[in-house]
Amino acid sequence: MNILIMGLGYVGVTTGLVFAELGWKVTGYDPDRQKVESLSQGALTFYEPGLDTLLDKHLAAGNIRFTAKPGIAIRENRVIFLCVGTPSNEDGSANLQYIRQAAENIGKLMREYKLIAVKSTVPVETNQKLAQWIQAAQPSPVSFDLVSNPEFLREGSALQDALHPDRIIIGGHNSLAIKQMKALYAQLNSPYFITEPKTAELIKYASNAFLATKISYVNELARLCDKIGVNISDVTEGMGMDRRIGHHFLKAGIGYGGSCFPKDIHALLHMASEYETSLSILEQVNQVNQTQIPHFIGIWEHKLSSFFGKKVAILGISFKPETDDIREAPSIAIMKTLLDKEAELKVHDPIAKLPAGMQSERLQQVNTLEEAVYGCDAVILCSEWEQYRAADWARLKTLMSGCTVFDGRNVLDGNRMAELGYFYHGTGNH
Ligand SMILES: NC(=O)c1ccc[n+]([C@@H]2O[C@H](COP(=O)([O-])OP(=O)(O)OC[C@H]3O[C@@H](n4cnc5c(N)ncnc54)[C@H](O)[C@@H]3O)[C@@H](O)[C@H]2O)c1
Ligand SMILES: O=c1ccn([C@@H]2O[C@H](COP(=O)(O)OP(=O)(O)O[C@H]3O[C@H](CO)[C@@H](O)[C@H](O)[C@H]3O)[C@@H](O)[C@H]2O)c(=O)[nH]1
Repeated sequence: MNILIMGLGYVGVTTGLVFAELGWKVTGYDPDRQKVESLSQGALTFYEPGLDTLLDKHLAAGNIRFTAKPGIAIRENRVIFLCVGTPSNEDGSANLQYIRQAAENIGKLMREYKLIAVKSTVPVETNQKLAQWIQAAQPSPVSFDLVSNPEFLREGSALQDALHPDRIIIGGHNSLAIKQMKALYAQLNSPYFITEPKTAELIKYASNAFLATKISYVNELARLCDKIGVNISDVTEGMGMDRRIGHHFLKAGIGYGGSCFPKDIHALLHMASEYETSLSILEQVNQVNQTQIPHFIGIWEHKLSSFFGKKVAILGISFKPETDDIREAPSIAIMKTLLDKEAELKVHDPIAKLPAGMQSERLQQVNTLEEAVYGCDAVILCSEWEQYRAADWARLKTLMSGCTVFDGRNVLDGNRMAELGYFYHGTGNH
């Protein structure tokens, strides 16, 4: 079966390369010509470990190609994966304009049967709407099947996650279409959960919301830990030893960011209100996350007396390590607030770049960790890149003017930092 991937972002490119690796012929379509040109020349348009090698390999073998022309791409491929973005509308609901455009393109241009799988994260009942949009765009009726096949990969480990998924969720009504979907993934040896489309759609939101709930729970608990003088990392280590709880997603910090958790939680809350019900726990999860940064800025400001005129090094711009993605990154909100408070910022990230519009005389991105900390009064660590964990903090101290380190991800060893003479503050470790 030939596969068309519509939407060449983090999910689309990873999915396309994984299917090429599994032996299928893949075409990637995106209306963004620059992306298509770059990918066709073997250059990824974002950073994601391991994908560059696979891109070179499958371009050279002719297993994958990229195009900005939907017509031939839709006609030549029997299976279509929708991987377009579903960003937030102003009211928090999911914006389905790209999904709709893709559906209308498919309807307009298909000439024979298609199996269409939705990987984008979409609200319940979107599969139904998609079917209507496709049918309405068809010049004459042609049959197709639609399945929901949500994606669970994480940025920074996208390739490994997509090659070894914990589960493959397929929501569909037609058993033949489900059989074809299973055939596409057969080599992965992952368990399937087959269900109806709206259940599959909800599983995706419910999973992200549950993970975010764990994080906000721990972050709120960390505030209590600060007050009573115990270390949140010790608390979560002890909690996680209970196999019913586990250690995952219990890291306290400055809050969750990225292109998924914030938008998907807003979309799920909006969905609940549309169905005239409420998800009160999730409202609190969102509330805790939104107050994390003001909460910490208040503490840091108190420790430094004021940010006015202070030189601060910001380490890690991306919303998490091993990605260049800065969508909803806590670092951005932190930088904006500190600029309002008239601090002077030097920013470092191993890969991610500050948006051009944000650079100014008081906010500059530098190339090395040494340049970032040179002459600074304080360091704020916003994402836990290994480079920061492994840095020679004894040497860095000799470059700083002050000796304060705010560790927003609890990655440095507080005792060791204190031995080195730092005034060290993690999150929830008093
Ligand atoms: N990023 C993740 O880690 C992740 C993981 C799981 C699920 N998801 C979900 O997958 C979807 C895609 O996320 P992403 O991060 O890859 O998005 P992205 O913004 O990186 O990429 C989306 C791509 O779709 C393209 N596009 C827009 N309209 C199109 C159209 N009509 N036809 C074809 N392509 C079109 C855009 O040009 C862009 O290249 C979202 O719904 C997201 O919630 C994302
Ligand atoms: O214990 C933890 C774990 C994560 N985070 C933060 O949570 C955010 C999200 O992290 P992560 O889930 O690792 O990254 P994403 O790439 O956003 O992946 C999430 O969102 C994707 C898009 O829907 C899903 O596919 C994934 O399963 C889901 O983990 C980041 O800001 C992390 O710093 C914490 O603060 N504490």
